Formats: sequence, C-alpha cells, structure tokens
Amino acid sequence: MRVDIVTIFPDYLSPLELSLVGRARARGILDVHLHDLRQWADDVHRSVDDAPYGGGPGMVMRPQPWWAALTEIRALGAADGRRPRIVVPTPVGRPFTQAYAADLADVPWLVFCCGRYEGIDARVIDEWADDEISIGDYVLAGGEVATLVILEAVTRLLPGVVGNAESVTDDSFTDGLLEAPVYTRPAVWGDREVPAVLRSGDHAAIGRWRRAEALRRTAQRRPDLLARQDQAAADDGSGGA
Ligand SMILES: OB(O)c1ccc2cc[nH]c2c1
Repeated sequence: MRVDIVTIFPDYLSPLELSLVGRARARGILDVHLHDLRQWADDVHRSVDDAPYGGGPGMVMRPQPWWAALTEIRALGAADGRRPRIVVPTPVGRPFTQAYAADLADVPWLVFCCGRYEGIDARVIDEWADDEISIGDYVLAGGEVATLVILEAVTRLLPGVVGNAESVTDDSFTDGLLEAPVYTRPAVWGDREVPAVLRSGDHAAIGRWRRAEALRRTAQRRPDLLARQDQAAADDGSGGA
C-alpha cells in the first residue's frame, strides 16, 4: 500500500516511523510519502490560509496550494492508470469504524489531506475528496492525529503486519461486539483471581465465557452496537447477537 500525506506539519507524522506502522514500512508492506503543503503555495510567503468569506473566527485553507498538490500527486499514477483514494479527516465526516478500516485496507493507494485552521476551502473537498472521515464527536486542531489513528487501524489489517492473524479477527468490533476481558500471569494478583474457566483448559467453556462476557460488556457500555447487530440480523433473517 502506498500512502501520501499532505500537511503543513510533516513532523506531526513522525510516529509513523515507530512500532507497528514503522515495522510495516521497513518490511515494504507500507510505502509512506510525506509532503509539506507549503511547497505548492504560489506566493513568496508560502501562505496556505486566508480569512473566511462571510466572516467568522479563524482562517480557512486556500484552494490554490491544495489544488496544485493533489494535481501533482494524482499525476504520479497517470502513467500506469493508478488513481488514489483521497481521504480528508474532518469532524463533519462519516464515522470511522473497524469496517471502514477494513474497506480502506483493500485500497492500494491512499492520499490523506490534513486540514488545519477552520478547515479546507469547500471547493477542494467537493472536487477532490473521495472520503471525509470523522474519528469521533470531538474537534482536534487538525487532521494529522486523525490520519495517525486511521492509518494505524488500517495498517494492522494489512496481510503480514500482525504476527498472529487471530488477534486481528478477534478484535473488538470485528464481530460487532466489544472484546471480553483479558488476563495473564500471575493467577492471583492481590485479592483478584483470574476467572477459573480461563485456567480450566476447557476450550469450549472458555469460548462460551468469552462470548458471554463480550455480550455483557457490549450491553453495558455500547448498547448501540447490539441494536446494530439485531437490525443486521433482522435484515438477513438470522437470529441476532
Ligand atoms: O477532529 B478532526 O478529525 C479534525 C480534522 C481536520 C481538522 C482541520 C481543522 N480542525 C480539524 C479537526
């Protein structure tokens, strides 16, 4: 997978050199290219923002640098007919979910546009954005952190990235439920003991316990996920969670 990231703060993306994503890059599974938006700004001051039409607080990112940047990046694929999927992290986007991550993990070339200030001029979004993605109902100062979040969730789904493939298929949300609690040694920590079933060696019983705990946790913390499961089951005629 190739990933291009356009930002006015390239250093904000330095965590992509570390850990899971860093290892995927070192192994050639992920090919990340960072671009400073200012290199495409057409004025001597390399300006990327201007006052908002209609007034209001803050500044808006100018269309010219973005248009030039995305035109040049998209042209990289012209020779062999490749076209990138252009992603804009934004608080007003479609909610990012595990299913969305799986969708993006199948895309060979992603381009992330990291907005700042009050956002990017709407004409850029209208023309270029394939996906506007929100990572939650709160507002960050820019798209860089959201890009890190999205990229980590997508990268761990790429073949060969996570050693034990099961730890991906058993993820929270993969089956629509929150994961059951996890434990490791020692069997007793202070006055707290690991549930006996997990030390029983009875894998069928362990599976039942984990499913029950996942359902209990999901009902307690995310009843919306259960409602979604029930609706999906109703739609396809199966039994539900
Ligand atoms: O919360 B966010 O995901 C987000 C994304 C992009 C921009 C640009 C300015 N503020 C932003 C916030």
